[in-house]
Amino acid sequence: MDNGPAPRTVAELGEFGVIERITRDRRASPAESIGPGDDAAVLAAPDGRVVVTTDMLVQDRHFRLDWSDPDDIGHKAIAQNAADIAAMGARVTGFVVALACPPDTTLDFVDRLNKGMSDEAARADGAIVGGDLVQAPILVISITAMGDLGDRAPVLRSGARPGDVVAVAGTLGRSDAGWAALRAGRRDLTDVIDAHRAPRPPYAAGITAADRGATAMSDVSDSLLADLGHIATASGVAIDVALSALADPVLDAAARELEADARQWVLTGGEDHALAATFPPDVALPEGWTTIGRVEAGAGVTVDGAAWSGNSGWQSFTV
Ligand SMILES: Nc1ncnc2c1ncn2[C@@H]1O[C@H](COP(=O)(O)OP(=O)(O)OP(=O)(O)O)[C@@H](O)[C@H]1O
Ligand SMILES: Cc1ncc(C[n+]2csc(CCOP(=O)(O)O)c2C)c(N)n1
Ligand SMILES: [Mg+2]
Ligand SMILES: [Mg+2]
Ligand SMILES: [Mg+2]
Repeated sequence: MDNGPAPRTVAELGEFGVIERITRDRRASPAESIGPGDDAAVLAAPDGRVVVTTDMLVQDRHFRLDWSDPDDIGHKAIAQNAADIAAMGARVTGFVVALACPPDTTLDFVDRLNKGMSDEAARADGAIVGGDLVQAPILVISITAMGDLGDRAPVLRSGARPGDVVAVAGTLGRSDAGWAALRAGRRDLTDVIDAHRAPRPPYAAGITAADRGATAMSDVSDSLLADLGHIATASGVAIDVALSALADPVLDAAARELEADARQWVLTGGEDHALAATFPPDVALPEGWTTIGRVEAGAGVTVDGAAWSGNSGWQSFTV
């Protein structure tokens, strides 16, 4: 019997067909868990507490289809959520993925988006256990991540104390540099463009930081200055950052090409999802962490002892 041409778009295959296609490989969920397919998922919460966070990506606000491949968008959507779990000192247990897309979205696009999400979920050691699929005029990906602290205390933004060391794990400023390269049409600057399209946060560093006694932690989503600012405010302390500790030859090379200021990227660029944390002064930093500053008495964030002039990072409602 001839069933006609194979469906090509989300509208042609239909909601339940697409869900079946997305979840086909996801039946195997972690032990004691129920994954996609029922009214809700069930996740084990081994220590009785659940860490939970949500972040969304909106087309033309967080990504552009002419700048990012579908798998990049998937990576980024999962990464920005898993980074918030890591920033609490927790490990990811599961994700639920709510996807809104236009009816003419191709199945190839959905497959590749799904592959990017699955690959990054695997990097974060978590499973995609459910979601939602609806029609919308543009793409919106809203993800909720759940995590487990084991026997650790959560690392809050409020625990930094004067005398603590400030350190980061992961790269800073490369995503902003990549965004600048894309706006300038400089597709050859692949190091920074790749970092913008698909950040790879250092999830394990969040857990090692917690185990080593980190006093406060955050991922860097808006900018180093803005996110350290949140730690400073929540902790009632001042933070001073040493610019010399933030040098990155990849950024310097991109800055030469784009006639830009690498310092601006590193201090005020968002979307790298590096981890920034404070540690007591007598602690040996875990592998992957680099000292970039110090916690002091007072308020606010300074760079080499002075206020940073100019903008301090992304704000959703100003542009
Ligand atoms: N609409 C909302 N309702 C309730 N709480 C919210 C809402 N939006 C944000 N929050 C809470 O406010 C806090 C700060 O949110 P924010 O989104 O800035 O954090 P983030 O996810 O670490 O940063 P980013 O969104 O840049 O990745 C979080 O605890 C978040 O759960
Ligand atoms: C098309 C396009 N325009 C602008 C940007 C830059 N950008 C978007 S969100 C964000 C920080 C986190 O914000 P939020 O708090 O909304 O997650 C930044 C720096 C981009 N990536 N793509
Ligand atoms: Mg958020
Ligand atoms: Mg976030
Ligand atoms: Mg965060």
